[in-house]
Amino acid sequence: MTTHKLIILRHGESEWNKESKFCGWIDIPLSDKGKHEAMVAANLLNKYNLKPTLMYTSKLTRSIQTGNIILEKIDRLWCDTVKSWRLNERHYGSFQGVLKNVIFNQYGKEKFQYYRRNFNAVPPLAENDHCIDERYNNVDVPLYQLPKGESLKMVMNRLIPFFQHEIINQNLIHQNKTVLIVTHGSIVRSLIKFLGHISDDDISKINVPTGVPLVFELNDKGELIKDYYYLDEELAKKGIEKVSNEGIKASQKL
Ligand SMILES: O=C(O)[C@@H](CO)OP(=O)(O)O
Repeated sequence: MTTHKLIILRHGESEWNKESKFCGWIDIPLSDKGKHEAMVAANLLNKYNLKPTLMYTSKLTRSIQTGNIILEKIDRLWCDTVKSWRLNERHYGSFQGVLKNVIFNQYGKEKFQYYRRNFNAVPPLAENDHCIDERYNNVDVPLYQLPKGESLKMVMNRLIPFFQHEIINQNLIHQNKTVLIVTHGSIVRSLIKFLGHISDDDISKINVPTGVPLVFELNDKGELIKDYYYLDEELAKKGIEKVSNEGIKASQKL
């Protein structure tokens, strides 16, 4: 039986990760540190001889930039690429653009964590659709069906059928492509939950660092044959801690 390696990556640090603002579907570019993280990720792919032949990104600049930096650095700019809104970050509704510590202070620690990490928590919906622009004109759903605020459960509903059918079955397994997915924190958490059969409660404890590649080894049925792993566990550990503390430390200093 063949082992299919799927490489998944959260984009490098964005300008709003740096400022600790909720970002969601707002199109914010990488910070300088984020660009550097993408280079480090590329070096890790080289080190472990991982050679993507197909890259997926979201429709958002921070994921596309990260992917392009990686492909250039590993001399594979020729790689086929697909951009899909289904790989966009969770839509954070009216929290988008607001500092995390402002929401923390408004709702308190428990509710803040609930909104960030509970599987079913839907943030207050966005009142306008200012992050929807022409990039979404020809997507596979009418514009009015695009989200205005999502729980992780809603993210999985728009993501998993596409992931399973197109990425796993068609490309990774039937065409035996080496797939790199460059996407966002909530998408990586959704894929960890789906592939690892993680419960709704347990997924709330999982955070994903920026810019550290994860590898999932799957069999011909698309099942995990061992636990997923980060290509640099130490780096991942530091990044995970940073993400889990976002909004909290700054608020406690206020
Ligand atoms: O702002 C966001 O869109 C996400 C990811 O950066 O934040 P969080 O980790 O709080 O879900």
